[in-house]
Parts: sequence; structure tokens; C-alpha cells
Amino acid sequence: MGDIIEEKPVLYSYWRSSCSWRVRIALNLKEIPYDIKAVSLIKGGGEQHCNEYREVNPMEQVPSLVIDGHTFVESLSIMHYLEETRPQRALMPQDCYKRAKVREICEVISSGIQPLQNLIVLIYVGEDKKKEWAQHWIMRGFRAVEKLLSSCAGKYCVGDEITLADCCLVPQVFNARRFHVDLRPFPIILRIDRELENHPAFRAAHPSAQPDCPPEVAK
Ligand SMILES: O=C(O)/C=C\C(=O)CC(=O)CC(=O)O
Repeated sequence: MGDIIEEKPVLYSYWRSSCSWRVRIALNLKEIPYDIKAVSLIKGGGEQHCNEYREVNPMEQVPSLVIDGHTFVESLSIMHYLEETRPQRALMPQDCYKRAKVREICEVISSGIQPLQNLIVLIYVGEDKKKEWAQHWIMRGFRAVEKLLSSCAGKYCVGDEITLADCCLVPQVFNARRFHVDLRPFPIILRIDRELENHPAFRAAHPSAQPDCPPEVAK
């Protein structure tokens, strides 16, 4: 026996944080068992801002993943670490063109859409304007995603295999619905979302399936 103790990974997560959800999907697809430590983004002004959690994640955001004796933050870099260390059920294609397309879609969502409709930004924008603001940036980004998908989508975002792009897309569609964005102009996005909604790895990662989901929402 070596002296390496294989601890189960711990994901700091919030039930309806789209970035936590991306990582939950990737962990589930790769069949990596993990425990969840729930961080409430709203309780008492947000547990992510407490001193203890700031030590885990200096950006005071979720997710963070403790794995292999390390702590990682930022959902995309976490997913790439999982991909590099756990190659089972690959979430990046082999082909360089397709890899670039996956990264492109991930980046449009993770840099060009999600941060603009994130909780801290909406608090700053204010209650009166927040819905219109979120709709504006999600629609602007989805127009780009829909256009990109028109040349690279197959059954899923890039070809016929599930990739990191799909891990990013599905939670962002949920957020679009949350802010009542009209999704009819985005038929490819809608088709891919429908394709994945009943996939077991996606279902298990859904906000309503999370231990910290309020019971009245989970039903
Ligand atoms: O209202 C809440 O319950 C608090 C936070 C969230 O849902 C998560 C976000 O800030 C947006 C996001 O994940 O993109």
C-alpha cells in the first residue's frame, strides 16, 4: 500500500449557479464520484464572501473543486483539468478544428454571456433594470452561439459527441429561460438543449436535483 490517500473530490457548488452546473455535468459524464459542499450565494449576503471560503476561492465565486490534493477554481479550467487527468469519456474532440470550435463556444458563453448576467453584476445594475440587462446580453451572445453552431453542430454543439461546449450551453439556456428570453430565434440551441435534457449525467446535475435546492423548487 502506498501512502497516497485517495480522497473523494469535493465540489463547492450552488444549486442554480450555471458555472457549478457545468462542472457537475463534466464530473457526471466522466463518472467521477464527488461530494458537494453547498455554498449559498444568497444566505446572509452570500456565504461565498465569508473569510473561510475566500481561502478556498479568492474570486469569492462557485465552483471550486478539491481533487488530487489540490484546490481548483474557475469552471473551465476545472473541466480541462478533469479532461487531462481523467481521459475516460473524452469531452474534447481529437480533431484540431473541432477542439477550436469547442473552445470558441465555451468562451463565448463563459466570457461573453455568463459574467454579464452573474449575480454580482445584476446586484450592481439594480432591481429595476436587471431583467432587461440580462436579456440583452444573453440574446446578444446567443445570436453568436446560434451562428457558430450553424457550421459546427451535429447532434450536439460540435459534431455528434458531447463536449465541454454542451456542458456550458445547457446551464446557459436555463438562465435564458429564467430571465424570460424568447428562445424561438435560436432553433439549434433549443434542439441541442432538448437532446440533452434527459441525459442521465445532465439530469443528475440539474439544479432541481441538488441537495441545496429549496424543497419547494425541487418538488
Ligand atoms: O439568484 C440566486 O439564487 C443566486 C445566484 C444564481 O442563481 C447564480 C448566478 O449568479 C447566475 C449564474 O449562475 O449564471
